[in-house]
Amino acid sequence: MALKIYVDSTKVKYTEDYIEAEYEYQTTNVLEDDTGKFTVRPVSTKLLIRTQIKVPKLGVMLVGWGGNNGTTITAALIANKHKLTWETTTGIKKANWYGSLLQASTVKLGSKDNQDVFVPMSSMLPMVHPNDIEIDGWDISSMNLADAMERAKVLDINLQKQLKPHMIHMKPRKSIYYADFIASNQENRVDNLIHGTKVEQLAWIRKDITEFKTSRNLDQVIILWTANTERFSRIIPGINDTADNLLKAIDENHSEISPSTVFAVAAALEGCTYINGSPQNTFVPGAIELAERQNTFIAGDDFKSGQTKLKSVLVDFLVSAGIKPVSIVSYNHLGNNDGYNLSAPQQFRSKEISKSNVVDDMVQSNQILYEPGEKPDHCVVIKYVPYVGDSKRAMDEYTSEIMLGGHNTIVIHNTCEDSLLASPIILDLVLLAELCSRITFRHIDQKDQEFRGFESVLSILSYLCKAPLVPKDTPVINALFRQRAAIENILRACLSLPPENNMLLEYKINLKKS
Ligand SMILES: NC(=O)c1ccc[n+]([C@@H]2O[C@H](COP(=O)([O-])OP(=O)(O)OC[C@H]3O[C@@H](n4cnc5c(N)ncnc54)[C@H](O)[C@@H]3O)[C@@H](O)[C@H]2O)c1
Ligand SMILES: O=P([O-])([O-])O[C@@H]1[C@@H](O)[C@H](O)[C@@H](O)[C@H](O)[C@@H]1O
Repeated sequence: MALKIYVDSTKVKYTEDYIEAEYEYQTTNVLEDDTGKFTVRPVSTKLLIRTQIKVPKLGVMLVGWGGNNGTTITAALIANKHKLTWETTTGIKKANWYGSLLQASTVKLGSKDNQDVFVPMSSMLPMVHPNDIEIDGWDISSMNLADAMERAKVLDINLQKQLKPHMIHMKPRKSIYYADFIASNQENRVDNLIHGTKVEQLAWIRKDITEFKTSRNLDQVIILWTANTERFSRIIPGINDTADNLLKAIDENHSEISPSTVFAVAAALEGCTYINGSPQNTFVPGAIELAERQNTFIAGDDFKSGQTKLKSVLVDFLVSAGIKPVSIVSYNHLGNNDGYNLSAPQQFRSKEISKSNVVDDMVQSNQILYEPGEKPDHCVVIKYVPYVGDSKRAMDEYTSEIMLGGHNTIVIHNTCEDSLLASPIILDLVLLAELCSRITFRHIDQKDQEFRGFESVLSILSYLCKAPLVPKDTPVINALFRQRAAIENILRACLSLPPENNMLLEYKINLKKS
């Protein structure tokens, strides 16, 4: 694969197979004494970071393939691959990947002639190209993808007409359905089921994965849940608390094991990365332990697409400006099938939990504004209004305290197609997760040490998730630009480039004079 960026440094070595970067990772440890005085110790860890250059032939399997997100990401892959254009009342539109961090955002590489040089984020390291992704999936509804795209009512009709011949032959594989995990209003979609016990269903799904892998000659398969939001599973000692108990509970057909957890188990046993795009606690402790034991990646939860994404910017801005948000009221209504499912209390509760913790890290970061344990009031409401379809309306009111008893109230109204926000996020999740599988690390001076990959729980994907899953004892970061900086700076580290510090000192002091 031709590299788009070459680093001219003794710290970076290019071999036929790898980019090897020497990197000094600098952090600070803090001690606080009884008087509240801080002692800060800089810590430096010298790493060798190895990125495999050859990208795999990648397959993606979506659970919930026939849903709004499933059909829209499939349509977007085809439309971009075939460079489709279509006529609308406002002119000709061209396929694009707007909304994708990797495909449509840039990072600053450096400067040239006193100008910043920006490059696509996707060009930093060798990455799978979206055109090369093979797609497949499961759905409890047997509708082919062309008809399901029409049912979703997301894309312009002139685009749908061109996509139809490509999608009509795509038929979701049979899936598993345990009625009490999703809303009962979903029942009339159900006509495409794998019958039998949980252990038989698990074996069936594993067979689907291997069949997809071998029939398309794939090197790697990533599985992503974009099916309906499930209710939370109860964590029951002896059932889903450890990997062995979870496998045993599946053997015993235990009723508290959700469909999404069965898929996560199948993925781990097949050596596949599994990503959860919905809010439910698919990753019960046993599922996390199993992924760790199998050395596979997991990531989630819940795509961070609209209202929550904005919240994770706005509250960060307010708190870091020294302004104190005291009340956040977030209401949204939508009329797609996701909204219909979320109109049931238990499924709404999963979403409410996922959407509610998103400001915690920002609030906790400022002990001038907030007492220990103090939080803003935070209310999340979702209503189902069929007429608006996929076009989600979100209304937010942020009330903050400003100086000397003043108040600052910001009100936002956002209208946006839900699935057009989520689909580029699906692409980013998959492509970043794949990239992570080719990056390994070791201490520079321990030559006999093996290279190790990222932890099983891929917290680098937090930017794309409302309720980031992180490894044990890891801080959860929700602030969007901290999350983005983590991705950007890790990509830079793989090329032995320092973190982007935005100091621009070269323009602020005149070193030539001194
Ligand atoms: N669109 C967004 O912006 C966004 C953001 C965050 C999270 N999400 C989550 O993504 C998920 C999908 O959203 P959507 O709009 O595509 O919903 P959707 O209802 O249109 O699609 C879900 C699909 O999953 C299928 N399904 C349900 N249970 C299944 C199972 N056990 N196995 C296989 N298929 C199953 C349904 O038949 C349906 O086709 C939802 O959980 C939603 O909350 C969406
Ligand atoms: O990303 P975001 O806009 O905060 O959250 C969205 C919710 O507000 C919406 O009701 C739901 O249907 C979507 O699946 C998504 O979770």
